[in-house]
Amino acid sequence: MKHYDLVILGGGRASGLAIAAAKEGKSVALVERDRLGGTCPNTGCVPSKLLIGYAEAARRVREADRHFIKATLEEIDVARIFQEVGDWVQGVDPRYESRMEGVDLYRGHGRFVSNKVVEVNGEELAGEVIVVATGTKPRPTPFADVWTNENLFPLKEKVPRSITVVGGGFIGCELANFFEAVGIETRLLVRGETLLPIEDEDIEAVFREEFTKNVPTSFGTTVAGLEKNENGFLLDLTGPDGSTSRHQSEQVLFAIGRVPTTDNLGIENTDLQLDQRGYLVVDDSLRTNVDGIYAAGDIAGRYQLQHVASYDIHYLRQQLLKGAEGPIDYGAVPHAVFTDPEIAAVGATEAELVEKGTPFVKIFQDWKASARAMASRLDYPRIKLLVSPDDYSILGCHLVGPDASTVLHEVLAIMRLKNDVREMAAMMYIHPALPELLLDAAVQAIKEVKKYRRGVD
Ligand SMILES: Cc1cc2nc3c(=O)[nH]c(=O)nc-3n(C[C@H](O)[C@H](O)[C@H](O)COP(=O)(O)OP(=O)(O)OC[C@H]3O[C@@H](n4cnc5c(N)ncnc54)[C@H](O)[C@@H]3O)c2cc1C
Ligand SMILES: NC(=O)c1ccc[n+]([C@@H]2O[C@H](COP(=O)([O-])OP(=O)(O)OC[C@H]3O[C@@H](n4cnc5c(N)ncnc54)[C@H](O)[C@@H]3O)[C@@H](O)[C@H]2O)c1
Repeated sequence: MKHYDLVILGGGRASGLAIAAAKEGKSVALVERDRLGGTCPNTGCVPSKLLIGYAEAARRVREADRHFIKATLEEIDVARIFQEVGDWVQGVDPRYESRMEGVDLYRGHGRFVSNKVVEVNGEELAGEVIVVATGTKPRPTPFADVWTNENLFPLKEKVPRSITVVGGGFIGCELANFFEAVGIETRLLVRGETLLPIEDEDIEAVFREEFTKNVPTSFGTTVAGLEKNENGFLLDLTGPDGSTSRHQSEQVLFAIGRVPTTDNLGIENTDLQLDQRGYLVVDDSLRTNVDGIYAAGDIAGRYQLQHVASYDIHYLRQQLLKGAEGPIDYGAVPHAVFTDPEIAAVGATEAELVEKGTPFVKIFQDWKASARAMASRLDYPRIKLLVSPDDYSILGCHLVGPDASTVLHEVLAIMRLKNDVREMAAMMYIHPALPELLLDAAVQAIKEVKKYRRGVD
């Protein structure tokens, strides 16, 4: 048996911890059964965002008439797009491996054989500290041979003429948006009546109206059956009123959520505790219930976001390598959906505040305080700002419109440094840059707080 200071299961975000620990002189084993880098650069964030660039370019041409420009889109070389993005993905694993100096890399499936020992390819590795970072994987699909993000990327298969995307969450919306934009006949199937279940209701309503102008979407629809034929797939669909229909499509992509990768991890050989959904239970220092075993990233069951997984790993670097102490402080965790339109959000939704009985004032308005926003000639962009009338702190900020994820960063900085909407109103803005939309919303929110307080007094 080999003994290590640190054994890491899963070479996604946690590969950074392995490299850092080796640089600090620790003996480190990293166990990865698939591609180093994990979901984000191989089958997740990065390839799906590289695709968005092509979608945006295609839409700019198609929508040029909004600015009184006559433009014709002649051809999109989607095969070239697939190849470029696919080639980038193929390079991920070697790039990560080249950084593994001083790390013992084990390529294979890792399993606990006890609280302190992991087995890989028949070899046993004992770890003083063990970090589990095995991530999530697509929820198993009810049908064989369909795409999920895992077999879609690295985009090696031929470009389909048509595609059906199942699931109206992050992945379904982002990928359906790309396929439609580059001219693949696309249909999105959603079993509920809304898209993006975690978004604020008002923002989702704006999003749904705009998104479905481009992407044909069937709500209240489920796939009752699926048959493979010479033209791809024949789907039996059940509609909202129980009606049935058939739909032919060359490819089908399922994006119906993700499940924890704790199966076949040998959990039964340990005292590790899983929650009801199968995620590892951790405390506010990412410690599991077993001394010396930590969990980080998706597998810790709190968020499924790259920036949270990276934050976890940074935290563990400080704790395990630099002797830092204290709980992890996520502060306000933001997210964005890279679609057309784009959404970015941080903090609570209005419905969450109502449910908790938290007092708030709200601003829900367009972006026209910014001349740069007006220049886009789009009417739909909106901001919802939710502010505490007690201390002017920002409770939530939700944006739908171009570059929403970039604009939101000012709000993130304010919330992190001194969470007070008056700071957002007091700072100087470049005129007439897009973030000026935040200045106007902040000024309006301060007025609402004053009104609220007069009402209470
Ligand atoms: C299509 C898609 C798009 C996304 N886009 C975004 C985005 O735009 N922004 C964002 O913030 N997040 C996005 N995410 C989420 C993001 O990818 C994840 O939150 C992040 O990758 C989690 O990192 P992780 O290290 O916890 O897990 P992972 O990156 O999944 O890494 C886990 C690793 O563990 C390995 N592994 C699992 N079990 C074992 C085992 N038993 N033995 C050995 N190795 C094992 C796996 O092979 C994998 O390499 C997206 C996800 C998907 C699927
Ligand atoms: N931009 C980003 O940050 C980004 C992008 C992609 C993914 N992600 C992360 O990855 C996670 C997974 O993405 P996702 O889109 O797979 O999950 P999701 O949870 O966002 O959405 C899944 C959708 O599928 C539906 N669904 C579930 N089971 C179904 C079934 N049997 N039939 C039809 N519909 C069904 C759900 O109602 C939901 O609308 C996200 O929650 C997110 O955290 C983030």
